[in-house]
Amino acid sequence: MFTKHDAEFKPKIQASAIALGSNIGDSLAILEAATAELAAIAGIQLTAKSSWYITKAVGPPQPDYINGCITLQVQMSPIELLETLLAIEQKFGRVRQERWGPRSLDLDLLLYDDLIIDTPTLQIPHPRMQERAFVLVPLAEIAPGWLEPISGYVIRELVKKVDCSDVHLLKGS
Ligand SMILES: Nc1ncnc2c1ncn2[C@@H]1O[C@H](COP(=O)(O)OP(=O)(O)OP(=O)(O)O)[C@@H](O)[C@H]1O
Ligand SMILES: Nc1nc2c(c(=O)[nH]1)N=C(CO)CN2
Repeated sequence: MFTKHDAEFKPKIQASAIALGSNIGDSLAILEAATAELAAIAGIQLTAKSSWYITKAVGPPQPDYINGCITLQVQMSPIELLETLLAIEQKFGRVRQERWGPRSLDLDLLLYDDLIIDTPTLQIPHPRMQERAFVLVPLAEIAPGWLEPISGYVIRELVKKVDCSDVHLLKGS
């Protein structure tokens, strides 16, 4: 019998938040297509989509990113959701070169209801989301009241703690 805190736990419907990023290729088209692809998967419902933002790369020097966040209702386990995200990254030509290096598509599983999971292959909440303005700004746009279970702060509070000067709304997105 799985408990709620097992990565294989299959819930009825759980809320999840995903961060999207791209800085290689036609990033806007890739991000829109990846969002549509996710929304079309059985067991996944898109519940909100942020604007797109142009963001200065954090980490090794590389092109600016386009970032955004979406929220989903999912009927799959955290592990299945991660595998789904990794499969879509591959489909959009994600070649795993250097960590934090440039990529055509990055899909990060930020939150899964109030779950806290820490295994070698899956950490939820995403371990670096609290320090990332390129995640917190779009997430605050669509889920300001979501409680991040490790810090105990909601997203609208977390975004006030980081420097957002390198995150700019992509007009018309
Ligand atoms: N919450 C999560 N969301 C996405 N990937 C995760 C998560 N937890 C663990 N992983 C694992 O992290 C591995 C490395 O991911 P990736 O290479 O995309 O890191 P990155 O995006 O460059 O850096 P970061 O993890 O800081 O965003 C993935 O293969 C995946 O198995
Ligand atoms: N601005 C920005 N910087 C990054 C990003 C990203 O999505 N946006 N992703 C990274 C690896 O996950 C590393 N650095």
